[in-house]
Amino acid sequence: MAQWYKIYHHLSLLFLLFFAYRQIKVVILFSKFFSSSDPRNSEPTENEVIVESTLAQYHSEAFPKGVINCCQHLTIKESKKDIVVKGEIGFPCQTELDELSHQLTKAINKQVVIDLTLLVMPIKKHDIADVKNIIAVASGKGGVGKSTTAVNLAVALQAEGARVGILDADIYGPSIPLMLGVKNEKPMSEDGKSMIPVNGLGVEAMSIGFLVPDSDAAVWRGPMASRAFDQLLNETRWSELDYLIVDMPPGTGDIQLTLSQKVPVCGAVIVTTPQDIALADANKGIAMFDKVNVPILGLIENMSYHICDNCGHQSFLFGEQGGVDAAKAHNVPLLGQLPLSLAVRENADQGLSQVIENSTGQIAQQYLKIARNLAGQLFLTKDKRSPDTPDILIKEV
Ligand SMILES: Nc1ncnc2c1ncn2[C@@H]1O[C@H](COP(=O)(O)OP(=O)(O)OP(=O)(O)O)[C@@H](O)[C@H]1O
Repeated sequence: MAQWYKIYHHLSLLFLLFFAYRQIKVVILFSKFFSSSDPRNSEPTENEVIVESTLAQYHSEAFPKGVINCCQHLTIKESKKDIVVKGEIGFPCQTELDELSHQLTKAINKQVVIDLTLLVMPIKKHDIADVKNIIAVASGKGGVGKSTTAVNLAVALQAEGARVGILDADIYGPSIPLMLGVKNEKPMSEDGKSMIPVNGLGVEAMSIGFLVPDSDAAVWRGPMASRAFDQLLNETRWSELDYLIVDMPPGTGDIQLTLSQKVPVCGAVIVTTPQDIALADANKGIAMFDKVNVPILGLIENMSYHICDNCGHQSFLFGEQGGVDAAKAHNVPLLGQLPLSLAVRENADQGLSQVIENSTGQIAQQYLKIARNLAGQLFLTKDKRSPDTPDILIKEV
């Protein structure tokens, strides 16, 4: 009997221990759940609500649908010192975000920091290593300022936070080395097979102008020029670029058509002046990209107006509104208008850029706006994370 009692006693002790262990586990689980809960589960502060609704309602050319719609993993947290907005953004727009945080800081009277990490996604699959997106800058007509615009656009995209390269596709008249101030540099090679691009104004660059004297390339026949371009395109070792800008040769002939098929661009930008003759050629450029199914991201009107240094009078040397009308007619965005300016011309000749030389000036601000509009347009129309991408709802029937 005593033996049975002992067994019974041990069993009930074991049961009690097991029960206690289960209870402890449940308590641990609960405490874990609560300690890992999102601090935002608590009510947002008044200031956090103001910041959130301002970001949601803010509209500009680059943000036609508000800032929040273009962000992922957004958190807004107020501390004693400041209000910090964190998360990811899909296109470069740092200067606009800085201005927005400045305005919010003034309105709320407390430091607002908008600290969004840029994450550009590749739009189109291709074989060019370490390049996310390739954008062609083209013009139907020579001399409208395509290369000048391409260089300033590359510098502006970089100032907005992106990693940028520029490929000079104009084998017969390369001007990128001069405009980036690296005319006498040569690309290096570590393996004897690929070339490391030259860095000018903070932008990685590759051009036939680095490899042979201009006079040599100018007399090359078509196949030779084409082989040289293939080499530049496929044998350059870019370093993790968000955007590679391709400065296309002017015109809409066979060379340009072949290039626009050969380069895996995710979109093209057309540079034009407001002059009728340039616009007629810009139309041809748009038609050429349509033919090869390359989307037009927008039009840039260069030399739109001139402001007199002495009296400040604005004159429209090449006509008025031409680019605006052409953009409307083709249903493409007008990304921006640039003045005919002595500073732009002098900078181009000296390998400088207004975006760096006078970053708060009117011309730099125009280039920065065009850069944001361009990258924003690519994000809005082609990125899976865009608010314009329809949500697919799968319903059981
Ligand atoms: N907004 C501007 N204001 C003043 N000068 C400009 C402007 N844009 C370009 N230029 C000048 O116009 C000339 C032609 O510019 P650029 O070489 O960029 O044109 P392009 O269209 O690329 O020409 P190409 O047909 O030779 O490729 C250059 O001297 C350049 O400095």
